[in-house]
Order: sequence, then C-alpha cells, then structure tokens
Amino acid sequence: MSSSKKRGNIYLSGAGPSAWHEEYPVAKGKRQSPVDINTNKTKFDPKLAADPLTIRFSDSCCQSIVNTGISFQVTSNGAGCELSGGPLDSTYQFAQFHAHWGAYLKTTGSEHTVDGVSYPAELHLVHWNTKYDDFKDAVDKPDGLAVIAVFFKRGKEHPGFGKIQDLFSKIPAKGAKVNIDFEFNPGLLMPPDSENYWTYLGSLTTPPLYESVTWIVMKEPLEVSVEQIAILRTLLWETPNGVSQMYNNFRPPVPLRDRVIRASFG
Ligand SMILES: NS(=O)(=O)c1ccc(CCCCO)cc1
Ligand SMILES: [Zn+2]
Repeated sequence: MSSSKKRGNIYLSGAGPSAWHEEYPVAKGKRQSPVDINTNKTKFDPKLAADPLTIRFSDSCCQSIVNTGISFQVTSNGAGCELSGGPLDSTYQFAQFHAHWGAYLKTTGSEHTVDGVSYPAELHLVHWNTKYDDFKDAVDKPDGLAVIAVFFKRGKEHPGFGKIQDLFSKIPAKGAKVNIDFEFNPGLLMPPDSENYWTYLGSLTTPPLYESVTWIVMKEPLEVSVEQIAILRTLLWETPNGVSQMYNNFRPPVPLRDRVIRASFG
C-alpha cells in the first residue's frame, strides 16, 4: 500500500491539492471550486430575488456525526430539509454538513475567498437534486448537488455550533461515528441575513472533484468564538508522520475560467 493510500490524507500526501490533477484530471476542468469572488465582477441577477431561495431545515434531520478523516460530517436523512428557488430549477434535499478550516494564528481556512480575503473557516451544507434517486446517483450529475457555503468569522460564541463541537471528543479518529440524540436544526448555522448570496456552477472541492455543484455562498458570515475555531483543530487525522490535529483541510481557489458569479443583491 503506498504511503498516500495508507495515510489517506489528501491535503498532506504528495503535493496536496496542486497534485490532485494527476489522479483526477477534472481538477483542471472548466467548472472547478472553490473560486475567489471578485465583487467587482459579480453580476446582480434580479431573477434570483424574483424567485427567492427557499431554505427549509427541521429539528429532527441530523442523525449522526462522523470523522471522515478530512473533516467532521453531520449526516442527515433530509427529513423536512429542502432547498429550492433562487438559481435552482428543482428541489434539493439536505444530506450533510461539514467544514474546512486553517491553522493556528493563520488567516486562511475558508475555501472560497472574497476579493482575495479568506475567512478562518467555511461550513458546507450539502443537498442533492431529488430528480435523481439518491445522493449517490446525483453526486456526479451537472445539476446533481447544491451546496450552501457559510463563512465563519471570529466573534461572539455560537452556542448552537458548540452543541455539535461537544461531540468532537467522541469521534477521535477517521471512521469514528456517534448518533446525535438531541434535536439540532441546521438552520441555526445560517447567518442572520441569508437573502444575500453569490451563486455559480462549480464542483466538489475534494476528490473526486465532480463538476456537479450549484454553489450558493452566503455573503454574511456567521460569528463563532476564537475558541470554537480552535476546537475545530482538536479533531484528529492521519498524516505521513502519524496521527495529529486536523487543520488546513481546504482547497485554495482555482481559476474562474469562463464563468460569471451572480449576486442575489445589488
Ligand atoms: N467540500 S464539498 O462540499 O464540495 C463536498 C461535498 C460532498 C463530497 C462527497 C463526495 C462523495 C463522492 O462519492 C465531497 C466534497
Ligand atoms: Zn466542503
């Protein structure tokens, strides 16, 4: 078994994201993610406001949390959690949320950037198009997924996210999974104003990098405390030098190519 396979850390094995194209040629494709959102080049689209994005979450949709080896992932059966309107032509069902973050005392961490500026972390709420049978069927289709991205910024504590972080100690290693036996509404993780967003056609930001995602990037970040950002790094992952704290599990922005990022606001 090659060391990169044994140490399945896609960010630290070999040259990391810049080498992904060797195994996944689509990494150099025409609709890859994440991207830098240059606010001078985004285009307001009144149609996005005419048919408002409808985001529905429920108290009973989060079932378990797992250490995927590259992030935490809260998995849902999607009950009562659906996304429609805005840039979407059909109903998408919630499947899971996870996040990406940076290193101690660094400003990087998010995957998307805004005018070249990173946030310390970025949350992804992943949904699949219900025109397909299930997530697995949808995951590699051009209109298969819709992901809501929420930037985290340092500020006041977010008790709701803290409830999820309290479970991190129970999933110390890749593959570890525990049930969530309390009500948690993922809507808690949306910023106060979720009317203003950017949207563009992109991809998964980790291998297999399928070009199947309609991205919906919230303009307003969610405030979490500096301690909560630090707690993200208490999750553990495998590295070529053994098990260590999980951080820098983000892909840096890739070229926008022939795409325009639309804004739901003027
Ligand atoms: N960072 S992301 O939101 O683009 C994202 C979402 C979902 C997956 C899972 C792909 C499973 C392939 O079988 C991978 C990445
Ligand atoms: Zn992600």
